[in-house]
Amino acid sequence: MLAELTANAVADAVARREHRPLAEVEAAALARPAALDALEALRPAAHVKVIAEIKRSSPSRGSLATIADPAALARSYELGGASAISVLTEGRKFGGSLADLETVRAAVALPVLRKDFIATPYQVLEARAAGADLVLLIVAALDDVTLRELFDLIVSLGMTPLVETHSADELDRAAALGARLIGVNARDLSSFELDRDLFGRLADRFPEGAIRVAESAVLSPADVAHYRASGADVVLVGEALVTGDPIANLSAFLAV
Ligand SMILES: O=C(O)c1ccccc1NCC(=O)[C@H](O)[C@H](O)COP(=O)(O)O
Repeated sequence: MLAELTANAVADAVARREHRPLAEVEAAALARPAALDALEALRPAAHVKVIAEIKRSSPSRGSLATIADPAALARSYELGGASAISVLTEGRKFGGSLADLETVRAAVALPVLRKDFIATPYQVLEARAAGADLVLLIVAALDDVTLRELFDLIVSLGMTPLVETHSADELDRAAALGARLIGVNARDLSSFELDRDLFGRLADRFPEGAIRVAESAVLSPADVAHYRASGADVVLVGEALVTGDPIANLSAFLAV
């Protein structure tokens, strides 16, 4: 599934490139105001921080929420105390788009993450051109050479890579990159199985000074407390926020 999602995302980017050549996207990326400092926004604190996600649907859960006005949802997230906003820009399975990202960028003052299946420099340039401050890199989807190339490009454009892992080996590959923002996704992106204890089993393996992000499977304050007790600085939450009251849920999560 992960390989298919990535291949489709790359194919869609190749199709966009037909209409918007790389040089044009690069010029738009370089013309953007500087990216916001996501490492500062997500710096470990006395309380857990939340990256709140704009997510309409997913392969594992199907349709979750219509989200006709992503800007309004993003403003609710900002009001509710989120530290950053994740925008799923994949269109086929998640119902997202780069237009969503641009809309959210214009609506809030928080760092914005492009959450997609990124495997080419063109997609990274698109992210910056749309106003992203962070870009997701999924270690399981990339070989080491591509991972290094994309990581360095993201950093050179002033953005922050969020490097996502799902095993000890992937965490070591993230550490070898020099990643300072590392996620452990509880969701196996091939089988969709959820393992909330994976973060705790890997917590000791994070490199010194890295910000630790627990991704997926937060449905209640108890889930946030579980991740926090296991060492998470940040939780990334989608489903619970798009299907419930975002402000009330955020405030309950931040009170943990
Ligand atoms: O959510 C899925 O079904 C999914 C399937 C395959 C690849 C990625 C997928 N989701 C991306 C994410 O990692 C989550 O959207 C994110 O961590 C939030 O998860 P949740 O709070 O459980 O919605």
